[in-house]
Amino acid sequence: MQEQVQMDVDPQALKRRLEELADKNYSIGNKCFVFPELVEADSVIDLYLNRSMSALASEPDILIKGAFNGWRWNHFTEKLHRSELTGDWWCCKLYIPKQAYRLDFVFFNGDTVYENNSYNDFVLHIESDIDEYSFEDFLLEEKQRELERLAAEEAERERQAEEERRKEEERAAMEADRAQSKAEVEMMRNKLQHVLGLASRYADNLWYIEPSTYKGGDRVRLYYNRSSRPLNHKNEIWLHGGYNNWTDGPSIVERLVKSEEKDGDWWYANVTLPESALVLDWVFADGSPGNANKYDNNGKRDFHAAVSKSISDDLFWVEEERRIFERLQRERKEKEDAGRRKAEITARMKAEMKEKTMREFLLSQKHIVYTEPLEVRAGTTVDVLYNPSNTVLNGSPEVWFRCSFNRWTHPSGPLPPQKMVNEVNGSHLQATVRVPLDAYMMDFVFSESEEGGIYDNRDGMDYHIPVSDSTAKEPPMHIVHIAVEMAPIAKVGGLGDVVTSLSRAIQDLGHKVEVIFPKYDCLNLSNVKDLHCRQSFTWGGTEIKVWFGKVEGISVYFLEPQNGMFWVGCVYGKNDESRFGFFCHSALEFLLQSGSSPQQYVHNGLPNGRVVFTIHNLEFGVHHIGKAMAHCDKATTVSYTYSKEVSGHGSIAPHYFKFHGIRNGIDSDIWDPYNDNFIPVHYTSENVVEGKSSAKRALQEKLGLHQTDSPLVGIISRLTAQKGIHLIKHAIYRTLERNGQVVLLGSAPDHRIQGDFSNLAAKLHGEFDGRVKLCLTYDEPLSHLIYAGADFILVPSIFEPCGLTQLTAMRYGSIPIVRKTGGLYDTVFDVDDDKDRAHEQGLEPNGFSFEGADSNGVDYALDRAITTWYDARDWFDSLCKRVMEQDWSWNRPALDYMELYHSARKN
Ligand SMILES: Nc1ncnc2c1ncn2[C@@H]1O[C@H](COP(=O)(O)OP(=O)(O)O[C@H]2O[C@H](CO)[C@@H](O)[C@H](O)[C@H]2O)[C@@H](O)[C@H]1O
Repeated sequence: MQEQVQMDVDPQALKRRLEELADKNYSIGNKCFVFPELVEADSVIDLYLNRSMSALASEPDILIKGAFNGWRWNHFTEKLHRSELTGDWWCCKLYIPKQAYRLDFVFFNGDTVYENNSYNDFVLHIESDIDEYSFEDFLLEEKQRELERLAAEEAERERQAEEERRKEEERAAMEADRAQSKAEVEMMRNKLQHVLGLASRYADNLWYIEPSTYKGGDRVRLYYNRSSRPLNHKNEIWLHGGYNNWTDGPSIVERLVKSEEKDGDWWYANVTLPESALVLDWVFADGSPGNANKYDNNGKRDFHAAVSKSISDDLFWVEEERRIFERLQRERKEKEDAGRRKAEITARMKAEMKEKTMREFLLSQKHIVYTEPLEVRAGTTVDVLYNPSNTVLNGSPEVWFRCSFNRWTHPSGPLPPQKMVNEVNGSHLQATVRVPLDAYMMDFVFSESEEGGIYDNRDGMDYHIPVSDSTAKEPPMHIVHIAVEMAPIAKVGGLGDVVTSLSRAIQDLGHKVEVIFPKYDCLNLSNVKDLHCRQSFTWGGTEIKVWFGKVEGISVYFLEPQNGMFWVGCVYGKNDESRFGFFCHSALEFLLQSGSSPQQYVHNGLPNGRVVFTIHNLEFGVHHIGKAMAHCDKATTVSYTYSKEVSGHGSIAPHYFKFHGIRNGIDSDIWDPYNDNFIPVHYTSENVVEGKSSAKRALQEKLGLHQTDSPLVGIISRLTAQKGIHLIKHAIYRTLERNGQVVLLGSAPDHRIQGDFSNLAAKLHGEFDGRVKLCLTYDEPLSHLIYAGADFILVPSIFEPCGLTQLTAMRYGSIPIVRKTGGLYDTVFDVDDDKDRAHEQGLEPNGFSFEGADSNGVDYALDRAITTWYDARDWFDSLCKRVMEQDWSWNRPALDYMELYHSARKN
């Protein structure tokens, strides 16, 4: 060892060795060599090229161009210099990084002449802990680090911009506070001027102060002559006082005592004058505040005593302004802090709900397939456990597991099929998979043999399990909704809610979502941000202007045909079939012209788009629905049960194979009792009883109902035959019979129905005054207060594709009472009858429901609901808490939509 070190540092010895090496290589025809000969990672080497042996023999400049690990990493170019060795040897030093296992290089003259080892390039093996496979991981990690670095930089930029914004806001707020304190002082000054005009230092034979000169901060004695005043015969005399024209309200309260020394009917109290008092204000009374009946308020003018100032007038007002400014600042800070705390709590609750729902999602297929561990992380190994007995592979002697990643797009391709083995101590079949670091999704299907044969591919959807901590991100999908209702700019019913909230949910998952919408003249434009006209195109014999704006954070393109098609003052009701037919075509035309690609337009040369068509209600637009069903790639409707109910319909049956039911969700930001400005007390499931009872009181007060603690049934609905009008009417009477209260909010597009309800309202308001209120309008704020203030929300629909009101009810801790149809059946589980069905969904029962579309049916559910309210209030309260904790947002259905979009793309 000793010898070696000495040799290394001895320049002569080193030179000799290099000369030997050069000779050796020259003699065997090697154009280049390195020193040391054994190249180790994380070391520096010398690399030599014999110029005259190379293709660069006559070149003045020699450069090396190289990279590591098969030209994959750390590309470099270096200049060589002529070495001191004998012969035409050129040399440079190179650092070999730690993660290198091979060096690839060529030489060139800095321009186009190359020495590339006869097109094979030069390759040098490096002694290293890294091999081809671990290098893949390293690259991914490096990419991840790079992404993290970029993300951190971006976050820092955002933080700084945010900081700037915050400072700017702070400055503006401070300015506003300053202006306000100035204005307040000005106002006080004026008012005080007036009061000072009234003030004196005594009033003959009525009141005076001892000592006769006093200033702010002094303790003085105030005398009052009771005789001949309104309090003449009263035994108690009190002073209710304040200062500077009652600035802080009645802040001084003293009981007067009778003076033994003074002649006459003199009473007195000792009073400390506030430091900043310019004038003392008071009245006399026969009791303390709240207990007084009789006052002497000096003929409504109050009493005012001028106080000498201890400081100059100007200084006093400067001080006063500072005091007000500080108070405003303090109040603003407190409000901001409270807002921040609240936002944090809201975000935490939202994240917890999402996580819980994700777990449930992963567990929901447990009877068929699940993973161990349940949550799959990139770079780990997981077991996939499969129970074929519930699938098409039931009874198959072998099951083969076929897996890939990132929706079958992972660069390493699908893994080789793996024969599944019996799980140790369990009933499932098992396969083990290593999940790469850059996987964000695990995809698999099962087959009966290695070659394939029968597949279980989940009805063409395949199995997909999200992977966390991936170094790669799912590429965003571009989704365009073509819709004719959108909350809050043009909402008629639930369709409007869904267009907005589904778009927001999918956008939150990282995808690009846009809406194409008619530019109605009745749009609520105050909810459109940055609206501007972008372009126009001609179609269908008219110019169509394209406007762009943001609605609830979603990009919306508004189409405005200049033939006035949407200038009819309403969303529906005027020639709808032809207006909306025109709209659909012009929307597709717009997509075509702007470079996107819906499938109907495939023949026009844009084959990439896929069309998913959603039926929100088969009652409307049947003529177009048939055509849409035929042309779309996938079709959906808004609940599983409704999809079954309409399966036999003429426009659906032929296309049933591509028809799916995905239930709607509600937007948990828009409907949030913890952040709702239309209700008096904000609440979560933790204080649901308190929150709801104050909302109930506010609702009763607003609608003129008795402020009694009675069961309150709410109904919020478009009034159409679909919604079970006769059942609604029956339920109103039944609830009143049982001493409950009823609030109905609804309006009817049909004038006869609207008229009918107006008559009913007049009759009920007369007969059951203070116990029932029918509000026959559309009123969004009132709907919030009803969701919060009602005990029950009744939805007795004859059919219901999904229904949102029962979901919103639960978000506000109200108990749904529904008819078992469509989406109502899928989301409400009767506390008595549906325990098992609820448990299969991983839920607890959450409401009351009934089957028949007659009064007996309604009574069956309504009676049990009201009885529970009267007889088991604690249990009822716990039910309110329970329904609030269920997740009826888009968390789950948004994932189902994404699955569907992906499967449409595979077509
Ligand atoms: N007078 C009033 N004032 C204020 N707000 C009122 C109101 N009347 C109704 N609303 C609101 O309108 C919405 C109604 O939505 P629903 O989904 O329950 O029924 P709708 O039949 O309109 O929707 C159709 O489309 C949706 C969306 O797919 C399906 O859920 C449903 O089954 C289908 O019939 C709720 O947000 C409700 O609060």
